[in-house]
Amino acid sequence: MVPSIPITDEAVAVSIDSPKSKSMKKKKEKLPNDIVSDEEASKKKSSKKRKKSSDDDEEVKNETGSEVKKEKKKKKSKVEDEDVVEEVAVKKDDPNAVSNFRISEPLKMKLKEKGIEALFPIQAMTFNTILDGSDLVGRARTGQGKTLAFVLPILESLTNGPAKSVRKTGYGRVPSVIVLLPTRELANQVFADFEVYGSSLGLAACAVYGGAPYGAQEAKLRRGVDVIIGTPGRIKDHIERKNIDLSHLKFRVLDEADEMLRMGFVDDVELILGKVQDVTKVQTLLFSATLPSWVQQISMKFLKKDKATVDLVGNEKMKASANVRHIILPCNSTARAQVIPDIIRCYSSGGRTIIFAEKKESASELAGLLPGARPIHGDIQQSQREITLKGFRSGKFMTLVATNVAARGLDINDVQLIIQCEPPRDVEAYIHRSGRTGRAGNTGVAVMLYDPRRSNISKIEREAGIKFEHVSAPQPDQIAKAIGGEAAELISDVSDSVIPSFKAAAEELLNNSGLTAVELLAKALAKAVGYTEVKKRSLLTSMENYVTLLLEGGKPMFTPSFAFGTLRRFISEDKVDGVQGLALTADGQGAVFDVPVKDLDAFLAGQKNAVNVSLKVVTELPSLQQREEPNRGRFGSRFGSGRGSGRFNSRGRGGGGRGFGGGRGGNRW
Ligand SMILES: Nc1ncnc2c1ncn2[C@@H]1O[C@H](COP(=O)(O)OP(=O)(O)OP(=O)(O)O)[C@@H](O)[C@H]1O
Repeated sequence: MVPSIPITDEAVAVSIDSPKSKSMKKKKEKLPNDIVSDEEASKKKSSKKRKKSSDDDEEVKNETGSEVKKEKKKKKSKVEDEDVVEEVAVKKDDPNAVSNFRISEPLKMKLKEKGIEALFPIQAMTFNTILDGSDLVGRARTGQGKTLAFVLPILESLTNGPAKSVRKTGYGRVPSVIVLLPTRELANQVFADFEVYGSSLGLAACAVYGGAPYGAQEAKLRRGVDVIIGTPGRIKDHIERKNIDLSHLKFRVLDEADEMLRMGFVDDVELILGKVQDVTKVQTLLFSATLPSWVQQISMKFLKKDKATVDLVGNEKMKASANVRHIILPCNSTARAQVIPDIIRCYSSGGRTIIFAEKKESASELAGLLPGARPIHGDIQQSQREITLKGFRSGKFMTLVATNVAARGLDINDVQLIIQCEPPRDVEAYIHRSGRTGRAGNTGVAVMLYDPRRSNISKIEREAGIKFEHVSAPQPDQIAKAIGGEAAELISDVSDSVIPSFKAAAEELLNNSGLTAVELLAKALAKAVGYTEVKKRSLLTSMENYVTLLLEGGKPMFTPSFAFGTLRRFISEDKVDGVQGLALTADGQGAVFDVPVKDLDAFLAGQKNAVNVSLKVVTELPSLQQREEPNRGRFGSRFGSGRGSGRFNSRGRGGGGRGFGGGRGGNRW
């Protein structure tokens, strides 16, 4: 069964300025959105409790023989029957049950086939408004079903609602719906929904996007389609080539509108929207998880004045998915490839992982370094991108390394873990990337790697309304705990038939190794899951064979240069040169940094030569000072991706340059 998504009252803002607003508000009252009521939850709980205590009783009786077993079976099936009755009652009572909406039979059947019995809040709260003809701005967090929120009422409107009488039909018909979205992958995904649900009503859809040949798209458009889904550039081309005629359009949909602007599609979007001559005959819908101010401007320009707004995020602090654990982990660029496999081991629960890199080259490079990972980005041919996504969806491989091409809207089953190699350039990107997990009521984990010296984490926290969990790179014990079970299972799965053949070798090993049987088995377990050694990592840069030290000087430490100066008083220059990732502590009293394990003794011994200086190994990273990022251009600050951003090297100078996060901008996707 599909889990429900509870939402709070404060999160819901519905404004309908249209003359119809009264009747709609009435309808809304019939559709309360808190899908699981307290009553329902407690019913379920007590049913579970009842079942459990009944089972417990049975366990005791079971010892007395088969009579009791029969009794148990009878009782158990009675309890199960009760559960079924209760469940049916619950479904009937659910105000968001599909049966409570003006959805025609074939569509209902299709939804049922897909396991959808009730609408999600954003769908329930917008369905009637759209079907009754309003323009609408819809906002809900990632993974909460915004796609069907426009697909379902549009399909109903075209076949049974207001748009039915004016819709063109037959061979060569011109489209009734145009959906604009930022990426080709998203176009394919939304197309798939229109195709699945639309075909049950006899409607045809077509996806058009760049990177794919024109011929097939043109042929389909010439035959006539009801719905066109595509990226702005290619849609504009088709309009100019007279392959698309918008004269009978009934719906314009902008999905992930803010990303379209960011990708430079703003002129194309405006041109396409502007092609509609009589806007009074067209309904315009705009959906997104984030609504930066320019999207609001577009909505003012292209949506009717009496548009409705359904905002399930509103002024709620939490803008990112609430079903996701948001974690940050300090790590520098050189350690990434070694740390990421362990992060996957510890946090992916065996599901799929998407890793986000800022640049195409780093996505390819990282995919090459990680076993079983594949890259996807804008420099990869469209046909290959489709093959890659298909393989990832079908479980052929479990790790995808992507640029933002995969950040928006992509809905892939069982993505348990998102890893961001560095903080993204803006908060919206963080929200959308982390939203590739924790979808449709499921949970997930988003781990963001960052360089404490360069990243302004508190800005993301503030603007996305989240509180990051701070963790350090997985350490040997944690890794062993995470995969020990998997290793044991692998060994247990080996047939007993191997024992006679390998017994002699095992005995010889036991006798000659000087290890106990348990110690040898521990080694075998590690090897079974691909580890021949598990190295400790430093806390600050996540580097192997490095250790993290805390320096305190008995007085405030205002700058990294000051910290380096203090170190130079008692440590030789060549050793200070080996210091990595120095960052000041949040209390301003000290600095932490990583040194090679081989130099540890020299550092600890050196402090004896300095008055009032203490140097110690830390096992937990203290809170660190955040660096403030200057505001960069139109979208505000670009976290950790900028030039000359105060990177401190062992000379204590702001260095800028390459390395973690690389340089600025360029062609990112
Ligand atoms: N009523 C429903 N019941 C069960 N599952 C649903 C329902 N509606 C949508 N889903 C499923 O929820 C998942 C997320 O939906 P969708 O991709 O539309 O989310 P979204 O809000 O557009 O997310 P994003 O902002 O990330 O694009 C999809 O797998 C979809 O099939």
